[in-house]
Parts: sequence; C-alpha cells; structure tokens
Amino acid sequence: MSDAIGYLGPKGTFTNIAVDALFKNEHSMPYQTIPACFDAVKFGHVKYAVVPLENTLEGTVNLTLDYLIASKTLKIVSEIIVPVKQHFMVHEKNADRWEQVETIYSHPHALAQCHHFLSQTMRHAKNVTYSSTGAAAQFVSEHPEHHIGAIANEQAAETYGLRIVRSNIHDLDNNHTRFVVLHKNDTALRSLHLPIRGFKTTFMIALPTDHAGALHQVLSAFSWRRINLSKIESRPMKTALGQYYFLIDIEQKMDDILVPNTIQEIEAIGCQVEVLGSYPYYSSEDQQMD
Ligand SMILES: O=C(O)C(=O)C[C@]1(C(=O)O)C=C[C@@H](O)C=C1
Repeated sequence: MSDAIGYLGPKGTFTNIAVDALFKNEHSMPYQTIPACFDAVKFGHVKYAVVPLENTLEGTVNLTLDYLIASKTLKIVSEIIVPVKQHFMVHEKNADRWEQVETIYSHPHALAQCHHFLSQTMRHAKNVTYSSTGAAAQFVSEHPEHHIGAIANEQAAETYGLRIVRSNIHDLDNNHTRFVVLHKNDTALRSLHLPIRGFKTTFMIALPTDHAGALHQVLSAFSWRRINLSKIESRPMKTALGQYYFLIDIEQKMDDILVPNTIQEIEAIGCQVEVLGSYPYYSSEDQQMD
C-alpha cells in the first residue's frame, strides 16, 4: 500500500489546499473525481483520501455523502475547514478583453457560490461545469485560443499561470468548505501541523418504518444527555420513495459510556445505527506560516 494522500485534484483545487494544511509535505496524489478518491483508498492505492463534504453557501456535497453511506469500509478520521475565496481568471492572452469571455468553467459549487458576479457582470457568458475548480483552471490555461475563463482559487492561478482579473467574486464573505479525511480503519488522524479545534462523531441512522415518532425519540436520546448536535441531514436510501437515512454529527468524541449508551437507546427503538467516524477537526486558518 502506498502512504500517499489521495485528493480531488488536479493541483490547485481547494481540496489540495486542505491536504497541504493538514499534511504539509507528505506525498499526495490527485484524482479526477470524488468516487475515484474513494476507490483509491478502498483499494489501497493511497493511505488516506481527502474529499469535500459541506460548504457554507451550497450545503452538502451529495456525491461525497452518498459514497460515504454506500462504502461500508471507509471511516472519517479527520476533518479540516478551509476558507473559500473564488476568483475569476483568464489566460494572459485574453486578459485585456476578459469582460467579453464567452464561456466560464468551474466546479458546480463554485459557480453557485458566485451567482451575483455571473448574473450581473458576466450575464452574457455561458457557464459550464467541470470536475473541480483546479481542472477548470488547467483547461483554460491549455486553450489560449478560446475566449474562456475559470473560477478557481489563487493557488490554481499560480499553478496554471492564469491572470486573476476579478478577485473575491463569491457572493458572501463567510464562505468555508469542510473536508473529510477517509481511511480504511477508524483510527483518528492527528495533524502534526495544526491545533485541534474539537471533536465530532458522525452517525448514520436508519429509522424503523412502523414506529411513530422514531426521529423524535432519536433526537431526545441525544438531548436529555446534553449532547450537542452540529448537523442533521437526510439522504434517500435509494431503495423506495420516502425512505431516508439520517446523518447526525455530534460535537464530541466516542467515549466508553455516554455515546455507546445513546446508541443502545436508539437501537432499542428499532433503528440501525452506524458510526461513520469519531475524529478531531481542524481549521486551515490556524496554520503557522514558516
Ligand atoms: O473544485 C475544487 O476545488 C474542490 O475542491 C471541490 C469544491 C466542492 O466540492 O465544493 C470544494 C470547495 C469549493 O466549495 C468548491 C469546490
């Protein structure tokens, strides 16, 4: 097995920034899609994989959540939050006439985060989705003959030699994305470079179909123990209409008594409970520059 860190690439994605902050100079390996990152860690081509899970403006990255639910073998072992600043960039050759760019490429989340800029300043341009912001920037750099631009971060502009012609075009300032580190076993991953901000545990819960008020009882199992939830969300089971998994994050790590007892109480109602990970979380904003 390789000790490399797989991530949603190519170089210059926000996921790449997350990897650099968490792992610094460890060997990393870009993959083109989120499912490819899952496969890479599942089949042992890399030791860990880093994928985006949630954004302040756009919410959950459904592809990541669905693969996490489906993959019975991978666990979340760490989390890092990264500020997301989007810039509009073009090839040097097109820098003088950037306002007439005909097509703008980016990841669907990034396009959605820049709705104001796209619908006001660049109303005339066609928006085309790409597998990542970094891949969009790379594509633009390889096609100077086309009048096109990309929405990506500063690192992508540097990596692919593009000129940023409009900075900070995301709709709201407080734009952050949460990335998770996946691994084959559940041993929490401690960063050597960042201070721990706190701990989380993520559950996947399937409710019994014939039990009125089951969700209410699940929530009360957490609430009477004063366990703080930081997220709750439902995803279709993809088996029949109306059947959902509930994904719940709590602000605490797995222990010997409180969390196992909560799980027992929830299982007693007839729910199926799976722990998707119990892990520390970090912020790239805590990095010490050296
Ligand atoms: O395209 C990238 O740069 C990514 O890392 C993916 C991704 C996402 O999936 O949301 C990550 C952060 C930003 O929110 C935009 C795109």
